[in-house]
Amino acid sequence: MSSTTKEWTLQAGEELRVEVDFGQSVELRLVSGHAEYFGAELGREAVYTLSGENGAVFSWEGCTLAVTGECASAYVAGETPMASFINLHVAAQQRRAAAHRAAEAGGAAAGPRILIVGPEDSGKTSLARLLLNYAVRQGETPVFVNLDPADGKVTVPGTLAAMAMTKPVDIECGFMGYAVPSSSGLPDAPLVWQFGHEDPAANPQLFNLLVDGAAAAIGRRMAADPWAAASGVIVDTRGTSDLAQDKVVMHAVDALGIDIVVVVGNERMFSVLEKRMEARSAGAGVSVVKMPRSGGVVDRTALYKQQLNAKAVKQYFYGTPREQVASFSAVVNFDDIRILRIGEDVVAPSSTLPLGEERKITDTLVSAVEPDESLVHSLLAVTDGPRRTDGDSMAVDTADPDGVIGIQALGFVSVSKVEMDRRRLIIVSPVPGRLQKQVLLYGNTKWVETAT
Ligand SMILES: Nc1ncnc2c1ncn2[C@@H]1O[C@H](COP(=O)(O)OP(=O)(O)OP(=O)(O)O)[C@@H](O)[C@H]1O
Repeated sequence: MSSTTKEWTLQAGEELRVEVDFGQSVELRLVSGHAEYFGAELGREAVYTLSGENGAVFSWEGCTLAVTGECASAYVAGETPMASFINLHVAAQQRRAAAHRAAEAGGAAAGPRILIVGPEDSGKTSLARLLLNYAVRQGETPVFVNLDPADGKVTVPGTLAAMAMTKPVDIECGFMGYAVPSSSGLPDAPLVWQFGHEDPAANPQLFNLLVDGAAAAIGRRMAADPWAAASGVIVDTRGTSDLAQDKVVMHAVDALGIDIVVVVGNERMFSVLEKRMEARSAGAGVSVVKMPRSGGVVDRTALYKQQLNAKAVKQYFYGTPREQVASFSAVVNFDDIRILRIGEDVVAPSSTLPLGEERKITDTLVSAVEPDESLVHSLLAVTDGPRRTDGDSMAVDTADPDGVIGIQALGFVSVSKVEMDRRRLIIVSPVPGRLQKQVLLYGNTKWVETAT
């Protein structure tokens, strides 16, 4: 089937907004001029393939683009919030320059630590991506922290991640470009924690503990690398509509030493947050700034987000069409592994508890999961947690004797089959080799592998 190619000319300060459905793919090529995709520069004549994606190619100076294939929508917009975004970047860059100078003079290198909040689909991730790309293009190595477990931005949904950015975010596969599982051990491989839910409100106590773990890991990296410390941190969060009730954002601000909170696209949320910051003595030094929501940001349906997550998990296991990853099927005996769950399976969100009632310790209770059919399609985090010695009982008591809370996920496996009669699991793993006496962390997120 022949695909049509259309050329688009962008004037300085314009962007081409494209929506490409799942199952469709569109090729994007920069013919002349300069252009960027969420801050990552397009190479001249390089071909970028987009599928199941909404985004914008922006040009500061004007350019010509060739688009081949079927877009669900494509249009040029002249009104963008890029001037506000670049001002924020310039302010952050000035802070970085000062921090580098301080580090050279033997002082502490404290770069900007920015946390981005806002309603769902307000453009938080896009802004984080843009700021990170601009920083990287100027030679910085900021740390990106993903505190939005709703999507599989970095590995799979249900996780939190921290990664040192040493190259721009990949135009075709986003942050996932850093997460090739077999590259674990490389300096820019992300640190990932299994949270196991898509909403922090499902277990805020555990979420906050994981944020503490991420903060400690970042602190270690920054202590060892003053350049990274001066480059700072950019944190993306889960979309929220009610910051006044939120139990995790303020914790993250404190734990990660945030000094700039950016509220995207919501005046009310901005004013609530400003008041909350003013009310805390520890809030001294935290500035709250607001950024407009871009007119290009797309409101995505729940179904669309499900498809996006399915695409992300598939990419985790099999890579992208450009960079394929081999995944392996393996047999694992029940007795050779230990699957642990942190927190109760079904936990009502705090907001549904009677007024004044606090969540209970069960939120951080560690229990063994006895494999059964319900494990099919589960995404289990492989950890290097303590291995089971022969004769161990599967029973685990409640006080986290194995120290699995806050343990990093080395990678993920997907359960494709449970054979109860043979007491074994069939799993798909992006890393070859046997799982031997290893602790796996259970998560509520499921992935059904499909042919497409
Ligand atoms: N200027 C733009 N033009 C076209 N699409 C855009 C633009 N900015 C963002 N988008 C798209 O809009 C969608 C929502 O943006 P984004 O993911 O940044 O929002 P978010 O607030 O992080 O969402 P969530 O709350 O779900 O995490 C994404 O598909 C993104 O690629």
